[in-house]
Amino acid sequence: MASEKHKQLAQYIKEVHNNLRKSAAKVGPNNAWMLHTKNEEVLLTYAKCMQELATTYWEENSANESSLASSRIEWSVKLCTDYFVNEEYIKYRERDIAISKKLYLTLNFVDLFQDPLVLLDVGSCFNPFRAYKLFHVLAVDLCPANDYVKKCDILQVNIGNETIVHDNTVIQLKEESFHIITFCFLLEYIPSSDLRIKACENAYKLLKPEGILIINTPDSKHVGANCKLMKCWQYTLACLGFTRIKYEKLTHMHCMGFRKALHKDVALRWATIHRRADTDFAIKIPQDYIKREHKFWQSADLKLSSEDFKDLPFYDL
Ligand SMILES: C[S@@+](CC[C@H](N)C(=O)[O-])C[C@H]1O[C@@H](n2cnc3c(N)ncnc32)[C@H](O)[C@@H]1O
Repeated sequence: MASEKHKQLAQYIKEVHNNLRKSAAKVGPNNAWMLHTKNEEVLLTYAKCMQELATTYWEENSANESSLASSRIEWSVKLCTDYFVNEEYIKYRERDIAISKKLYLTLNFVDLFQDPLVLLDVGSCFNPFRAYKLFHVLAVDLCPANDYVKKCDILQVNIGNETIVHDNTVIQLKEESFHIITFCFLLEYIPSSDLRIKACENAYKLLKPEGILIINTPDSKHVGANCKLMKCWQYTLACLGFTRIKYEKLTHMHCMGFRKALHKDVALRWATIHRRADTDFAIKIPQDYIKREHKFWQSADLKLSSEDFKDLPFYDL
């Protein structure tokens, strides 16, 4: 049973998400985003609420298998351990090489996996990966909740030949310099599919070849409920040059690992083969369909219910 304080924090988070979506519907996603990123008071209150919610209330329930507290972070750490430390990447590399041969692609790569693994945590809020010695973490957020996190908007950041941080603000990020990029509960915050795609495009530029992008997104429904949307995510990421290496639906979220293929065409080949008539180039979330007519909204297996996201701070349908 949630306490009053827990409910208040969750309510504030929901309101910020809701207001941003309303603003995007009114003035367009790009304008809404610009206005939102300038609203420092709201961003700071959000950061404090989110930190308290995640570190106090979600942690309290971390013994529960289905809790949000540690599962999103632990899932990511396990994936990185399997992929880098237990060298699962080798089997994906071999697969990429085999497909490249079929496509007559020339590959140019060097083995870049050495300790420490450099992890960019985007939308980090309070730096939940700091506890893990496996990583050298650069934690960034629109509005950091503490000094372990640098200020940066992944949608507007410069990408160049070196990383420049000044006064706890990221001025530029170095291209192809990260082994891992995490989007933990990030994409659904961003108010449109195009902007979410832009965040993924920037992740592609920042990752080393064979690096991984980890995406967690909340959803309390059963695995099939939003599977058409998730197929579109996979297709869209494949068009950008990523191949999916792991997918799991946990009780309250989808967890996904994508690998930056050795050549964009390798991932694109998957997208071309697996595209179906209802597969869109889009990264949409159920909230995008509220009060709108659309084929997804009308389809029997994608109906939204007010029970979606019930136990999450994103429950605002
Ligand atoms: C729901 S919180 C998730 C916090 C943390 N990753 C976790 O899993 O507990 C989403 C965070 O993403 C940040 N964020 C949203 N859009 C962003 C962007 N374009 N660039 C950087 N951070 C962003 C927000 O400020 C917020 O702190």
